[in-house]
Amino acid sequence: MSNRDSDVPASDVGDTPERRSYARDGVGSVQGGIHSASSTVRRSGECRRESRERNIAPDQRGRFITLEGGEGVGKSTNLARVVGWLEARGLEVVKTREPGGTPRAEAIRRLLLDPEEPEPLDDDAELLLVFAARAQHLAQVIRPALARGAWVVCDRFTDATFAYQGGGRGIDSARIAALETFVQRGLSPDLTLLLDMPMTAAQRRLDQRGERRDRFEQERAEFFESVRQAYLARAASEPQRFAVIDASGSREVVGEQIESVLEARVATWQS
Ligand SMILES: Nc1ncnc2c1ncn2[C@@H]1O[C@H](COP(=O)(O)OP(=O)(O)O)[C@@H](O)[C@H]1O
Ligand SMILES: Cc1cn([C@H]2C[C@H](O)[C@@H](COP(=O)(O)OP(=O)(O)O)O2)c(=O)[nH]c1=O
Repeated sequence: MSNRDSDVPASDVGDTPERRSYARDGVGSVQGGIHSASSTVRRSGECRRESRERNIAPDQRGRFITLEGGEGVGKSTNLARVVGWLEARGLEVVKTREPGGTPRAEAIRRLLLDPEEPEPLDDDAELLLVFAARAQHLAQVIRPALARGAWVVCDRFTDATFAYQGGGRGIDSARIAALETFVQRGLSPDLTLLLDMPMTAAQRRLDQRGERRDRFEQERAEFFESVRQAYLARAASEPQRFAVIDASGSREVVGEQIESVLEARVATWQS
């Protein structure tokens, strides 16, 4: 994702269609532009009702797919490909991102990414802000979408917290896991595509992208190496959920790898 939404209004963000759609709606947006912020962001009563309706038949429930990886590995690029692949199969898809995905969560995102604020951000405060944004996103966008049978495709989720706040900042993973349980109440992604490549090569892509770097993107090389290793360790510990994609190839080669994972996983879910 881009860094420049750290300090400008969400409505001014974005140079690619996928970036613009997060910014335009300020929420997870349904591809095709049918749902606006007003139709996607729910009142709390409505959310309560929908959460009661969550026990729908397994074959009717929406699936939750996340894309993960370090900076510049191609998450935004491939998110569009995943969404296109699902839509071509007639599925309703909600495309969204973290931190963010609703107007209030996007406001928290700006607090987290702002590279100009001179006051240091305490590591624990950073962790809590990430989960505050996630609680809002789950309540307003993710849970309602899954409940009505839509598929949710999200650019980063809690694995990013284990990688960045855990691996990068050094926060004990047990503390992160406690917040995960508190906020997610058992909900976790059905499939996580981890885009992996050496950080030096990903940094070159970011240099070519030529945007101002956000608070995380300004970190040192060791930070990104720790993030990468934490992601790989999580993938190794949950091989059923994760698919690790070699993200160093061309756009076409990476996209084809992702589509073959989708073919295999979606076939299992629908059988
Ligand atoms: N497979 C690839 N090969 C070369 N460049 C790529 C590839 N995938 C994405 N890019 C480019 O690299 C930059 C970072 O990609 P992006 O999708 O924004 O990554 P992320 O969302 O993970 O930060 C963009 O300029 C994008 O066009
Ligand atoms: C979701 C999440 C993101 N982050 C960080 C990672 C990213 O540097 C930043 C913004 O995410 P994003 O815009 O997706 O990054 P990218 O530059 O790779 O496209 O937020 C965390 O530290 N913890 C989290 O839980």
